[in-house]
Amino acid sequence: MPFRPLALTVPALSLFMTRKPSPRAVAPSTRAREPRLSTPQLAPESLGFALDCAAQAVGAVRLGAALPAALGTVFASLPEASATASHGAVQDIAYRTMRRLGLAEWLVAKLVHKAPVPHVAHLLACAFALLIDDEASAAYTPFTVVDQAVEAVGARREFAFAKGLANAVLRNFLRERNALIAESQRDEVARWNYPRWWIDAVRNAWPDAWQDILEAGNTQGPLTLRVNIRRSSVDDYLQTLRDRQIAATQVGSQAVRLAVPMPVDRIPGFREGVVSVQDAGAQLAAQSLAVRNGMRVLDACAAPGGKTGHLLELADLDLVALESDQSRAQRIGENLRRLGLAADVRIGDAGDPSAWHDPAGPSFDRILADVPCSASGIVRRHPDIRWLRRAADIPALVAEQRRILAALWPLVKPGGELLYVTCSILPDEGEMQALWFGNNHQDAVRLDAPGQLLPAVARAPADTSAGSRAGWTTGSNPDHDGFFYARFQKR
Ligand SMILES: C[S@@+](CC[C@H](N)C(=O)[O-])C[C@H]1O[C@@H](n2cnc3c(N)ncnc32)[C@H](O)[C@@H]1O
Repeated sequence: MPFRPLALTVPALSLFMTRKPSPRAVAPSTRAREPRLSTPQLAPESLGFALDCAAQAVGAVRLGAALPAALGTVFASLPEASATASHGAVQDIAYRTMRRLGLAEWLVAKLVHKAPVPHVAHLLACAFALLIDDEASAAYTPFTVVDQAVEAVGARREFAFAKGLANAVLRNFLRERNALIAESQRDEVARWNYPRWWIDAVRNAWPDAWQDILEAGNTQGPLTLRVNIRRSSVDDYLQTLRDRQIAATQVGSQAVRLAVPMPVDRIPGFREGVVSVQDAGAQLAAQSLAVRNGMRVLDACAAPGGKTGHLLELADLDLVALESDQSRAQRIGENLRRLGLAADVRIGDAGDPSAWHDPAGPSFDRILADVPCSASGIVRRHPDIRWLRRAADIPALVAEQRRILAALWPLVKPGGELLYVTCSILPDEGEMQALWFGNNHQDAVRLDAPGQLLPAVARAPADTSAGSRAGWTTGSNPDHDGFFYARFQKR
């Protein structure tokens, strides 16, 4: 049967339509408010229940919340037993939907004549995210997804009348799947599952590799551990894993990638501080600083303390861990306690040292400036970031990074070093910042550093005549998230 836009066959649709359709504008306005929802009549262990919860989280992201916080709110609203029963499935669907949201929303706009109310649109998007996978890799059979999504729509009394619509839309998709997917590929947002500005920014920055980079951001990053060399060696830890039939590979001097991800509480030695979870690219930060016993070190943007812990594993340091966000700062202490390590944790603004640093006191041998950034390098682990960021955020972040760098540099001892780090793949936050810093600080000598790491096969742009090539060493490695590293020594 040929595909037809649904409105031709389901006239009752207009009952719950709120606005004009547009294939590119199906996401509800971020200023819109989700109306209070009734309680759904669904079993907590059912796929329908998980779809409903995931749809709430997706809706919150579309209103500007980070996905982990949105999921936290959804789980907190459930009875404990329901939260436990549905936890894994809800997380899986919500994260999967973030990685497929461009296409899923394109399908909602294409197949529903007028944009549905937000919760129903998000439920359909979550169902499409599950249906898009080809059957071999799909988590559920198409029949189950359609059945349960329809149940979920009908389970809240205010949307019950839309059950027929949901059923028809999802079945239309299954009938016309190949043609619809083929058509969607002409729309870049649906094709790549990123906002248009993001696609343009990556294409402009990496004209030879942008597709690989976008593709890599739609995969799940590997689960990589950092072996605490105070407690074990990589070889001994790999043996521990082999003894427990856990397949793993060494992917860095202290980095071990598990073949199959597992919850942290099941990772051997995690609770005892023998290993931490940390991307292999992120592990290069502490290693690049070449710390030695007795050094005074500032970790200037420290929470949750991943790199703080690594620095302290490598040497006995007098370490100040600074963080502007009080609640995030608590996580530094939690992480260090697990590792059996300690730092002087301070709350403050790295851009205003007068509030937390005594100018008459000792300055620092090493400063790690792991500054706030777009996080465009870690989208495979945080797939919601792309839908939360706006193009206008980038210049604001660039200005903030410069403010922090300029304020920290006077705290570096002569002969000491500062490492600038972002988890970004955008040159404005990477090499352009390093060039700006070098040009504006005559007492700064640029040293070797990993430069721009990309989570996919890539080359540096052909023309880097804007400045020194030092540090412009583009690495590419599926074991790395996207990072930028530049290291400066004070004369
Ligand atoms: C990229 S994260 C740091 C990750 C951390 N280094 C790690 O490895 O676990 C950046 C951190 O900087 C904090 N931050 C943002 N602006 C800051 C500022 N002006 N001063 C100090 N910390 C800041 C953020 O709250 C965030 O926790």
